[in-house]
Amino acid sequence: MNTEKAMMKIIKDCYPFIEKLNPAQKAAIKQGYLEDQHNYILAIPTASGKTLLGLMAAIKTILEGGKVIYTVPLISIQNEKIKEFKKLESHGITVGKDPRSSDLAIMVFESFDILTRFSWNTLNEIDLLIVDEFHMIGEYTRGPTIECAITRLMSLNPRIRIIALSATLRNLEEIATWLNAKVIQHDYRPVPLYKEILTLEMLNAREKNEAIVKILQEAIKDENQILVFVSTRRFTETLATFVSQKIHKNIPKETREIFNEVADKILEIPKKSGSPPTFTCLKLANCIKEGVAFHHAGLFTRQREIIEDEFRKGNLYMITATPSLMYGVNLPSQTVIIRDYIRWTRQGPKWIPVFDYEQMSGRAGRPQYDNVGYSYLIAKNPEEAYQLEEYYIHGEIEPTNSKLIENKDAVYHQIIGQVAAGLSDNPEDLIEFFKQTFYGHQLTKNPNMSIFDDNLEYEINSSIEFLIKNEIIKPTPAGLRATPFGLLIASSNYSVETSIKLRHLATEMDEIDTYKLIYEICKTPDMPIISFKTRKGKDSVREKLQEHGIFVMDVGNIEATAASLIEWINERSEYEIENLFNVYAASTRRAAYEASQLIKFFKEICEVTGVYGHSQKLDILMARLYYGVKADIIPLVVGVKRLGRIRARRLVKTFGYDLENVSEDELRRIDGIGPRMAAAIKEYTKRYTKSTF
Ligand SMILES: Nc1ncnc2c1ncn2[C@@H]1O[C@H](COP(=O)(O)OP(=O)(O)OP(=O)(O)O)[C@@H](O)[C@H]1O
Repeated sequence: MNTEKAMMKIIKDCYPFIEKLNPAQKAAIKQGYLEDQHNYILAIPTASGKTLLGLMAAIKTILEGGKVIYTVPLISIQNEKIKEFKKLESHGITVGKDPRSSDLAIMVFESFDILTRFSWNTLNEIDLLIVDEFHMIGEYTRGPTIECAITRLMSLNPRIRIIALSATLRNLEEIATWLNAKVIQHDYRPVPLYKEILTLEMLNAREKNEAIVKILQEAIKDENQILVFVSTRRFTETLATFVSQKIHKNIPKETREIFNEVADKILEIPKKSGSPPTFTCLKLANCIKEGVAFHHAGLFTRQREIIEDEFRKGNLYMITATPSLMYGVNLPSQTVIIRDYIRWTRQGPKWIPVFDYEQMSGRAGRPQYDNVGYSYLIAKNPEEAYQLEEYYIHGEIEPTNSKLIENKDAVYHQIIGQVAAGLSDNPEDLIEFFKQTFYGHQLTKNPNMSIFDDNLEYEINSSIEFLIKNEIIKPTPAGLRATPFGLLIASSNYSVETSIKLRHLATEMDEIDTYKLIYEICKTPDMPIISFKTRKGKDSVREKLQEHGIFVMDVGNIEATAASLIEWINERSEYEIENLFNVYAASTRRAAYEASQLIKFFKEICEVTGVYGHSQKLDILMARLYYGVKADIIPLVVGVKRLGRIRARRLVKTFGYDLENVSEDELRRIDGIGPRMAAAIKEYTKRYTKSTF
């Protein structure tokens, strides 16, 4: 059987619900993208089956003895694709994150970028690269990463075929020329989309939130759901609360039972981690009892998954979300409302790009359920309705431009990467590399941008100067080389600004002051913050910092994060932290984890900078942040997997530090310790004498 037939057989087996290919998929196959070895950009609307097209090419390549990398912008998409593609393993295709041990490796952009800099042997084994959400090449943070990784790939290994899966782009031909790719563009959507502008008058509403309630009441009658995009986390919560109060009365009994079950699942999460629910959890559960959920990055990951799964099952009426939901999470809804189309930028309030509007609207219409999808904007009056209609319905999406030169840190990282990898060792080589990027292509090929040509040289030369001045790269008789500090930065994803701040700290700090170091870490741009919910709580943050000799004038989210982490390593729960400082404490664990990784990076910087003597204190601080514990129970939480800080503290409070003579029966009397955990603790005590504490 030829590989195309064998591939189709595998697809049929893994996707039994797909009876026939849709028009976009047929057009792609008809154009021969499976046969020839050319690069391709497949530009098809959201949720219209691009993944399947990528997968078909991947399977065919693997059946022909090749290896494939499938690269995605976000870890959440990576996890989703690995879960979806795992079923291929029943056909002997290994799927995983590591290209060395997988026929089909799913990697995030950053990991793929590092692969192109340091792992050429692995790269040489690859035959096909699939770039999912390729339109993000125009995005400020991740765009330069994938743009430069592809540039390196095309120069290091032009044999590797590239298939880019993209939303529809305005300047597709320009990008295709850079990528040396053929274009398959199709406007097929599995569910036709009606994009409309409604006015408050039409809905007989005084303001937008009231209009949203009316649209929802209609949707409930038709057993449909609504997804509402707003611009901030707080707006998702205030809108969800407002709507849930308005529809409280007209929820049938059996529906309310379903909502209550979903609310219980949400409250189960903090319970499992042994801490009472945070205010945000309680607020979320109360909204869900009325069928309305809010969704934003400040929630626990597990909470977001529950909301997404239950919405897909039809067990929620409505989700209010920030645009982060737009990327990657496959969560369509029959109706999408984009309530906030104004974003606050440094230049003041601006209408969101048409491209973003298209991405959010594209979520309307569920392939398996709806025969039509609706996307609404709500205008205050007919004049605004006319403007919105002109701009969004009849307007064109913006061209996708490279953000490489705008993102200074990306330029630094790429220069360091090129020099560290030995790919460029002089300014001319580096300028040539940047000319090969999409930015360079736009500069040279676009007549009205050629005036910026010397701008590129200026940018690269000034960046090289900056990196030499900061001893990240250095000139040698053999050309530019990365210093040990530069090599450290090149293999990390941390920004150059963070690296320089931490090196300055390493050389300035005589003694390690745990709390001051936490505050310094929180001030670095790579540290995710724990944000205030409202302006309240500032005094308690200021007092907490003062307790540890940190005196600040302005108290912002950075200070709130430092105070929260100080509480965290003193074994406070997210609930206590949230109430003490009035912050979104659900992100405490993630912030604590990232802080522990930054301390690890700081320790490495100390070593390459020749600052010794802090290792043990830094190891202790890393563990305290990672586990959320005081120093005395670090050996216990590290030594007994999954014991956790709550149960470890209970053990020590009950039996003291010496557990050697405590029997398994006595251990099992501790709340939360069953036979397996008791055995694991005994196993651990055999390995450790009491002197460890
Ligand atoms: N021919 C088809 N018939 C029915 N369902 C399909 C078909 N092709 C793909 N699907 C399903 O439609 C859903 C959306 O497909 P897919 O995720 O590939 O779209 P996409 O264009 O990659 O979306 P996104 O832009 O969000 O990445 C998936 O559940 C997929 O399995």
